Amino acid sequence: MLAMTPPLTALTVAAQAVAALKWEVRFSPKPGLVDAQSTGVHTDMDLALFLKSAMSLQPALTSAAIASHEAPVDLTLRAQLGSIGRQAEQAMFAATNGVNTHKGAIWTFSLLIAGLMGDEQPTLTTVLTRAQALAQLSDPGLPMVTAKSHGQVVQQRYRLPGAKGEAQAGFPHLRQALAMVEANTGADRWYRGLLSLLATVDDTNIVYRSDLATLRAFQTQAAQLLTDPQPVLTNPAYQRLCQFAIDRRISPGGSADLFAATYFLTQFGLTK
Ligand SMILES: CC(C)(COP(=O)(O)OP(=O)(O)OC[C@H]1O[C@@H](n2cnc3c(N)ncnc32)[C@H](O)[C@@H]1O)[C@@H](O)C(=O)NCCC(=O)NCCS
Ligand SMILES: Nc1ncnc2c1ncn2[C@@H]1O[C@H](COP(=O)(O)OP(=O)(O)OP(=O)(O)O)[C@@H](O)[C@H]1O
Repeated sequence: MLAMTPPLTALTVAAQAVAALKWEVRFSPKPGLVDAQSTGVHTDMDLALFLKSAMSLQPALTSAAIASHEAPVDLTLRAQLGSIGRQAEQAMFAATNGVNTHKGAIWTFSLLIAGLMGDEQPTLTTVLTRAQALAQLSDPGLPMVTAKSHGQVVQQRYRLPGAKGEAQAGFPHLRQALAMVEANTGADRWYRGLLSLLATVDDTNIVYRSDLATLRAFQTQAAQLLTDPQPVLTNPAYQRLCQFAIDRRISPGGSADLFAATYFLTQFGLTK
């Protein structure tokens, strides 16, 4: 149940989303990803670019919140969110000079914001169910694009459902990460939340940059770390996981988006 008594405002929700994206990129160290200590496996982006990108999303995310405020889940809302999502992508590319920093995050956060704005007292279940229902609708305004996205290439080659599949399934990995954060204490709970995502998300970003075997090897190492009771940050196996990501050019961008989303939902007291 929501901790705050006043109804959520579009501005607050969008500001919290941007804050969550900034929190995620600053969270360090993370395997292969851009953070406050390194640019991970990336050469065309850094912390400053991610912060700029996150801020560029605020107007579109506010529009997504306004459009979905107590609105029914239907094709009208889906079309509005699709159009706003494309505006958000344009704002992101303008802010980053054409670098893809938050494409997956725009998708995930738009849907979660639409879920949150559905009623005055959202619960985790109402938020995720509404987000899922919207993700299952086809966007009536989707432009004809002939070039395949990286996610679509992976989807075709390996049958991995990617960002779309995660949302259409009701964000099961996000739910699992929230439960992991809830079950742990101190800073370690966020590392364990992150690891729960790294261990289970079939991240198309990883597979596109390498292959399925690399994804599976990475997931296995992350899962093994979760079975170890010692704090993640000081566990040498975590440093090995970060090194493995560098050696194999692994960038778990989908997990990063879901990690930011996990933090976002906890800011509204939505953990179960
Ligand atoms: C749904 C999206 C992300 C499609 O992604 P697609 O799978 O085609 O691949 P693409 O290469 O464009 O994006 C991949 C990104 O998704 C994220 N991702 C990858 N795997 C996963 C996963 N398993 N779970 C969650 N996110 C993931 C990563 O950030 C990755 O970089 C998006 O491009 C899209 O359709 N945008 C439209 C905007 C829209 O409709 N917005 C309104 C929301 S209702
Ligand atoms: N800290 C981070 N938070 C969120 N996403 C991150 C982070 N660090 C890296 N990424 C991910 O890196 C992805 C970009 O990786 P990559 O360069 O492979 O992107 P691409 O657009 O798929 O490919 P290319 O740049 O080669 O066209 C972003 O979409 C993003 O998901």
